[in-house]
Order: sequence, then C-alpha cells, then structure tokens
Amino acid sequence: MGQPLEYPQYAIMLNMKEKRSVVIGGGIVATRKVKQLLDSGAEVMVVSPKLTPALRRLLQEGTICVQLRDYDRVDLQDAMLVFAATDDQNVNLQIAEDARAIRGLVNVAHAPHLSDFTNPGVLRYGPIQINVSTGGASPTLTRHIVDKVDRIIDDRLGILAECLLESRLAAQRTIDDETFRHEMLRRFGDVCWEAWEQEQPFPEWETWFHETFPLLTACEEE
Ligand SMILES: C[C@@]1(CC(=O)O)c2cc3[nH]c(cc4nc(cc5[nH]c(cc(n2)[C@H]1CCC(=O)O)[C@@](C)(CC(=O)O)[C@@H]5CCC(=O)O)C(CC(=O)O)=C4CCC(=O)O)c(CCC(=O)O)c3CC(=O)O
Ligand SMILES: NC(=O)C1=CN([C@@H]2O[C@H](COP(=O)(O)OP(=O)(O)OC[C@H]3O[C@@H](n4cnc5c(N)ncnc54)[C@H](O)[C@@H]3O)[C@@H](O)[C@H]2O)C=CC1
Repeated sequence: MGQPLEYPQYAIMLNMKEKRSVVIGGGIVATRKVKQLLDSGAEVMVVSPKLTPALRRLLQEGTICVQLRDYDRVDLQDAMLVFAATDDQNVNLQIAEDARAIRGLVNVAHAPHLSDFTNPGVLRYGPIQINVSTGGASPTLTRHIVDKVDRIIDDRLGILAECLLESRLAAQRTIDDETFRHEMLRRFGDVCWEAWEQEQPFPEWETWFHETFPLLTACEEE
C-alpha cells in the first residue's frame, strides 16, 4: 500500500522505441502498462501463467512476446524497465529486488514507495504531452485532474505545436544570428499562444516575419 514519498519524483520523458520492457503479470494492471508501452514503441515481454483477452490478442498478432508461466529472475535479462504487476505482493517484492540487482528500473504495482518510477495520468495533443502525478497519493484524484485539464486544452493546441515546430525549423534554416532567431521565435510563440487563447486563426511564420520586419525582408530581396 501507498506511503508518502521521501522526495518528489524526478520528471523525465523516455524514448522507448525498440527498448526492452518486461511486464510480470497478465491481469488488468499489466494490460494497461503493456498498451502504454506499445504506444511508445517499446519491445514488450509479458510473463504470466494467465492473460487477459486483450493480451492474448496481442500475443496472437505477434505484437508482444509471452512466457506463459510463473516469474523467474532470468526474465529480467536486458530489460530497461520492469513492471512487477502480479497480484502476489511477495512475488512483486522479489521482482523489485532482482531488478535492482541487474540495475533495471522497476515499477511495483502495489507499492509506489518501493518503485523506481510510477506512471502518471497522460494527456496527448499532437506532440504535446501533459503528465499528471499525485506522487502515488491517489490515482482517482489523478484521473479527475486529467479530466479537468482535458476540458481546458483542445486539439488545436496540438496543431499549434506542430506549426511552431515547422516555424522553428524554417527559422533555423534562414536566420543565422542565434540571439535574433531566439528572440523572433519567442515573439512568434507568444503571438501564437495569444491566438490560441483568443480562439483566433494562427499566424503563419513567413507572413508574420515579413510583416514584422518588412525592411529586413526588402534588403534580403535586393
Ligand atoms: C503509484 C501508481 C503506480 C503505477 O502504476 O505507476 C499507482 C498505484 C496504485 N493504483 C491503485 C489503484 C487504482 N489505479 C487506478 C488508475 C490509474 N493508476 C495510475 C497510476 C498509478 N497507480 C501510479 C501513481 C499515479 C499518481 O501518482 O498519481 C494511472 C493514473 C496511470 C496508469 O496506471 O498508467 C491510472 C489512471 C488510468 C486512467 O486514467 O484510465 C485506479 C482507478 C481506475 O482504475 O479507474 C485505481 C482504483 C481507485 C484508487 O485506488 O484510487 C492502487 C491501489 C490498489 C489496491 O488498493 O489494491 C495502487 C497501489 C497503491 O497506491 O498502493
Ligand atoms: N498500479 C495500479 O494502477 C494498480 C495496482 N493495483 C495492484 O496491482 C495488483 C495487480 O492487479 P490486477 O492486474 O488488477 O490483478 P489481476 O488479478 O487482474 O492479475 C494478476 C495477474 O498476476 C499473475 N500472476 C500471479 N502470480 C504470478 C507469478 N508468480 N508470476 C507471473 N504472474 C503472476 C496472474 O496470472 C494474473 O494474470 C493488485 O493486486 C494491486 O495490488 C491494483 C489496481 C491498480
């Protein structure tokens, strides 16, 4: 069961593409973890004598590897992330100990205070990801916060993030002076943010830049 954490958790965004994760357990919690890992491009192995229908389907499709038996410490070989998600607390604790011996990072489903990492509630809008954590205090509270944030943010903000990425790439190609480029991107980002808040159309980078610096553009064209 949960206990207060000694320190706030360190926030990090992991690129899981082709990285190996092992999920021990084949129940409801394990299924949720597997889906989230697959969404992030991870390679997933599940170890459990029983599987939910969703996990069975993923096995049949060849999307995950499965050892259809009880956990054994060899299962942790080469795993970057380990999920101890069985309904047997002693097995979960043994997995945590074994994972630490091989320096893997472990999530213990029944004990946030014994976990190296926990999963936050996640909201995605295009490239934007908003993560919510209560430090293990209350997953129900996490879900309410997620729902509330989702009522404030919309998909247009995801589209804006994609447009801003394009404008940054364009600016990196065309403006050599770093200080000036950063200042321009900051100003353009502020203008776009305002447009999102006011529910106005987003300005286009080239047009905005040329309108803001007509003289500069005229010099360039000469
Ligand atoms: C520490 C953490 C570890 C981790 O899993 O990483 C953890 C641990 C535990 N969860 C428990 C219970 C529930 N978990 C959920 C749901 C979610 N749990 C998630 C994360 C986390 N859960 C991490 C901390 C997050 C934070 O810090 O805020 C979410 C946000 C994301 C995710 O799982 O990916 C996901 C939202 C899914 C969605 O939005 O759909 C529900 C609600 C539901 O299912 O609807 C319930 C039942 C109601 C309740 O208890 O509130 C129990 C008690 C078990 C028992 O009593 O036996 C423990 C163990 C303990 O606390 O001791
Ligand atoms: N982190 C979270 O969000 C939550 C955590 N929990 C905790 O997670 C535990 C698991 O919850 P559920 O998935 O709902 O349980 P579940 O009963 O659906 O699944 C348990 C799974 O563990 C497997 N298992 C049991 N012993 C095993 C072993 N020795 N080796 C490999 N697999 C083994 C079973 O075959 C089964 O597939 C709960 O007991 C609870 O403590 C519960 C709810 C949410």
